[in-house]
Amino acid sequence: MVLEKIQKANDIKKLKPEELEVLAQEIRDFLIEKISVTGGHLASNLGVVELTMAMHLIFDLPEDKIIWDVGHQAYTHKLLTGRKAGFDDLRKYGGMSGFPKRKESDCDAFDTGHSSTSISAGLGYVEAREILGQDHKVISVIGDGAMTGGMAYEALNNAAGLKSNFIIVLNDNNMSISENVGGMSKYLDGLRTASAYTGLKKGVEAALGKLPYIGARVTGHIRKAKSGIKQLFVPGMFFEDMGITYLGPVDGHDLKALCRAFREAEKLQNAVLVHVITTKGKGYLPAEKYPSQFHGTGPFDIETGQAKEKAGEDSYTDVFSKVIYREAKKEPKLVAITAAMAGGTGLVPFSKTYRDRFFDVGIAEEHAVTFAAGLAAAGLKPVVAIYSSFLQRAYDQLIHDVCLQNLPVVFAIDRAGLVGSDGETHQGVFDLSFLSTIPNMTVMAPKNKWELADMLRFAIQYPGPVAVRYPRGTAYTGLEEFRAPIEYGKSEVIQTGEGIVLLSVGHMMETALQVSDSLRERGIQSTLVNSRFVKPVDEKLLEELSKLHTLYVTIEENVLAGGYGAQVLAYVEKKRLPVQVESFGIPDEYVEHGNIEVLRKEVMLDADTITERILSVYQKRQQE
Ligand SMILES: Cc1ncc(C[n+]2csc(CCOP(=O)(O)OP(=O)(O)O)c2C)c(N)n1
Ligand SMILES: CC(=O)[C@@H](O)[C@H](O)COP(=O)(O)O
Ligand SMILES: [Mg+2]
Repeated sequence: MVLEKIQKANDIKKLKPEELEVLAQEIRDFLIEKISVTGGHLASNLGVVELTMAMHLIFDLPEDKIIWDVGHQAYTHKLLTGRKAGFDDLRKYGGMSGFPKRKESDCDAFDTGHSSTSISAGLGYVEAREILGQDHKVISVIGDGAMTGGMAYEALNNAAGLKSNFIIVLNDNNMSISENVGGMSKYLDGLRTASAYTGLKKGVEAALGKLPYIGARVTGHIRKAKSGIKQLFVPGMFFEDMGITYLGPVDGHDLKALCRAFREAEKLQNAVLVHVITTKGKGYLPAEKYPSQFHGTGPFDIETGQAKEKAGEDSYTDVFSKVIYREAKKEPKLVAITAAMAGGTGLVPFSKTYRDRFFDVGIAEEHAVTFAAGLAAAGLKPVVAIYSSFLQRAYDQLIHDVCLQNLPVVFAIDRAGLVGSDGETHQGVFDLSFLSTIPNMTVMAPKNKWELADMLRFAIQYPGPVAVRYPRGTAYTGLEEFRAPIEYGKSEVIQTGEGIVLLSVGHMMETALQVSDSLRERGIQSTLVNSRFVKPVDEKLLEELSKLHTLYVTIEENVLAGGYGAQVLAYVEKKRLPVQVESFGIPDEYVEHGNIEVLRKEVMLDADTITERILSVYQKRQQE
């Protein structure tokens, strides 16, 4: 096997030319086989096999720096830098990350996971190289989807004046996770069409030129006409006019053409964009046919492409999807916004039925939030469906554009809490903290599937900014009988006891119930509260409970700093309530990839660890 010859970076350069084609095929076979077992980002990776090989042939790693945008497409890069064995444990706890990680390899120049950062980071490397008197190459690889993100333009604007080499590879497969959107996507379409036109034209001219007598005259006319058409299709004018050299389009599956383009690009003393056309899912028919489905996939059957894990009960996303769809029927002013995550957030059914009220703004979370503020200011009821970690991008927009004006925007925050295999960059564990600090913001978290539906309906009617946060995965169906109407700022008491109060936030109710059962087995009947609101905290209830309890235990899947527990503690201290507060949440560190249950144990947010710690604190307190 040719792939066996690749043990470390630059080994690819030792291969014979005829081995390279074999290598590309072996890489594809390897990725399909491994990802069919572990799951992962298949389609994007299949599309960049030749592109990655070409970069590894032309550039020297780790001296030269390749920065992958989002980083979900760096699997071939991992293979070519000696990490083949890591694919058995891809995205598992303690195993290889699905994204570039500097701590994993010196060939990973920059950690990524969130979109549209690669040009900024690359430019940082370029300027540092000049200041430090180094002479390596810097290559940022950005997808057409990632090119919808504002940061990419801020960086291009900045890179335009460069007087030294900086290579930006635009990997254009005409797809984001779902279909790409917007003006840049259309513009890139134009560039592709222009090149098709040029190719076609050459063929026609050659054929006409061979005609006896009239051939030369006809081709002359066509050439004149072409100059008119050229006004419409001058390749790369957007970039060229900015001062960034445009090279392309290049066939991203033609290794020789790619190598030629990179050799040209590295000669220039300015920023140069190499426009590479690839096919998402290349070489695996199901992925080519359904690139969105195979963008991020679970284990699947290679023969059929069918998922191995059967669709089970409703996820929280499914619940959101159904509620928003139904509410839109009743409320004509309801509009929905996604930042390139229609599938992941459950907005596809809405988008099909309520086309005029659906907006996919591209990977542009900052814009999505201010756009929603504008819609709300004009009298509509916007619902922004967004992943917790991606909302981090739009913090000033939340404060300055939504909350300062107290505008009625609903934030449906999906993937809140630990998300699992995507790891550090995607864990949604900051939202409770960053949202709770903003005046006018209301923050809710449902304990189960029915409460999510009730909270969403409550939020849609609410006249100010409101966030409902819920996790990835199957919605909890326990505690169906606890369905008292949502009252603003009021928590819900699930069971009463004395001594200890368990104050649970949202989906941590399942864990809190297990803790409560374990305490009961040890003779302690605790009170169990579903917080429902993280902002405002139910202060009245906290006061009341202090009469019969001495220990408040808060449980949340959010960082401890600034979260629900911190707010409960602040109130207890402010009012000098005679209770001790023990808070359970994510410690002050980044949580890596892996199975969610395993991760909970690692961060000591599992029922056993919580119970043991409560018992030790409580017994100590009783002895005092
Ligand atoms: C800030 C942010 N928002 C959303 C995402 C989710 N996301 C990951 S990849 C992707 C599409 C990227 O498309 P493109 O850059 O064209 O890469 P391709 O998968 O097509 O190769 C999206 C929306 C993200 N990673 N970061
Ligand atoms: C790379 C990226 O950001 C997305 O593809 C993300 O992995 C999607 O996560 P979900 O699988 O939770 O939708
Ligand atoms: Mg793309």
